[in-house]
Amino acid sequence: MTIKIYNTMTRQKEVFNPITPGEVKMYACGPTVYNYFHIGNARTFIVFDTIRRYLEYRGYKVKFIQNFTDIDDKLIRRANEEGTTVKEVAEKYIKEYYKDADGLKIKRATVNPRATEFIGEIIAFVKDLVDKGYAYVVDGDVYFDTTKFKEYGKLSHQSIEDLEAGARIEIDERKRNPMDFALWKAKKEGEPAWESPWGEGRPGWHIECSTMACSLLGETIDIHGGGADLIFPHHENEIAQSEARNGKPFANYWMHVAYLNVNNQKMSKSLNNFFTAREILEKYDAEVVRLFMLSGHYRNPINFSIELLDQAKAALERLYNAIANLEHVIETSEDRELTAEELEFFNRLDSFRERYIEVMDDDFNTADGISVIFDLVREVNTNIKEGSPKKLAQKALDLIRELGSPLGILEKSTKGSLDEEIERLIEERQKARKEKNYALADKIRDQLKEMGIILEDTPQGVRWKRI
Ligand SMILES: Nc1ncnc2c1ncn2[C@@H]1O[C@H](COP(=O)(O)OP(=O)(O)OP(=O)(O)O)[C@@H](O)[C@H]1O
Ligand SMILES: [Zn+2]
Repeated sequence: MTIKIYNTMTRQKEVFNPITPGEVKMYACGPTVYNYFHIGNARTFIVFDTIRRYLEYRGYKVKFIQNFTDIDDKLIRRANEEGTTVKEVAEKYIKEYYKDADGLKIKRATVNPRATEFIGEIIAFVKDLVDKGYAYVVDGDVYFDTTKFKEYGKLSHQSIEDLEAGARIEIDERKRNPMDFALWKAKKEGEPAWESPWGEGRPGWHIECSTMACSLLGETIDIHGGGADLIFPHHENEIAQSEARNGKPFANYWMHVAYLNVNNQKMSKSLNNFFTAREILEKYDAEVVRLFMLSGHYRNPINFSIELLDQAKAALERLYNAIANLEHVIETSEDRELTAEELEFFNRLDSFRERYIEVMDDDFNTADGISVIFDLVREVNTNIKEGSPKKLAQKALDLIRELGSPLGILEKSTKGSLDEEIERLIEERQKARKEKNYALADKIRDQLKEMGIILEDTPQGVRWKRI
């Protein structure tokens, strides 16, 4: 069985063959650190985290790089607005990035390089392009000449003529061709700048990623990705620069995550239609957010709504109830021989893993992977009860947790959060009773019952237990 990846470059699913057997070199474009990230950005980060986790689950050693863009126009504007430096803005939002990413259970990348740590390498890269005739210098700016790279447009499947025709006519006399882009920008008043052969200046955005990917992973990498908005021009430009300089393919598989939308529009800072990851994490557990994000295939857009998050919350609770029930069986049952029927289910459990791997191997279809987990849980609920043998319950429990882990879900102990939720509902019910709101009190009792919890009113107060 092999993993297949949809490659934006060829527009088809291809068998995944890493350059070095057993190892994956993967680069995803990270955040521009001038603000808290929103849950649109979070979708892309969570998807690449899941791909990385799944590749590890399938036995690969993954070197995963996600950069920080810590110098660009937005950071400069922000620093000016706040009366601080670009460096301070970047420091602050990198720290905040880690808080939120950790909060979303996004595993730390192997390296999170910052563009400003690679200025020397970037200058060398640009210099090579100038020396090879792919770039030209105009008054301290350096531009990439897109007409020199014959395959320009191959990722976004557009010819350079189409691109030029479609480009907004911004007359820029400094550029030889409309699609040319800046590799190095001459210093403007009040901007941070570094010494270079072309005078003081700073790097363009695209060259930063090419340089960091190439320096940390090599001239050809396995997987390069980001959100779908990066296909053009960012990744197209990264390819042009890297392949012009190195004369070999830059990345073998290009992966792009579809947008998280709000009312069918891309969630973005500029449209001001966003929720920060932080706001959402105040109300929802990381695993709820991940289950919501991964319930659709990463190449399909998803629409964000609070209702859908609530549905994900209820769905996750169902899974944790099954886990709690299994833990209860393990605690209370004896390790007896399995009946013929139990043995059949014990053996059949492995088929859920096989099915899960089959769907996840097919371009990381997390939507189907999650369905497999729900199918498994449904069968576990009917086949394993109080008194079922310990061995059977343990195998089912281990499997549920195992299949959750590449998705970054079902990793919590049931002792903590679920109990807290129950305690909270019980308190709410007590309050309702005190206020003689018996209808509400009964409703909460029923809700708890649905969660598999029954209440006993004792002289010492309310006690609860799992059914
Ligand atoms: N709505 C979205 N859905 C999915 N991915 C997104 C969305 N918006 C941005 N991304 C991705 O998030 C990652 C971080 O990008 P970056 O920090 O540059 O955000 P951005 O593009 O500036 O966001 P915005 O569009 O809100 O200004 C990129 O891979 C980008 O493609
Ligand atoms: Zn990038």
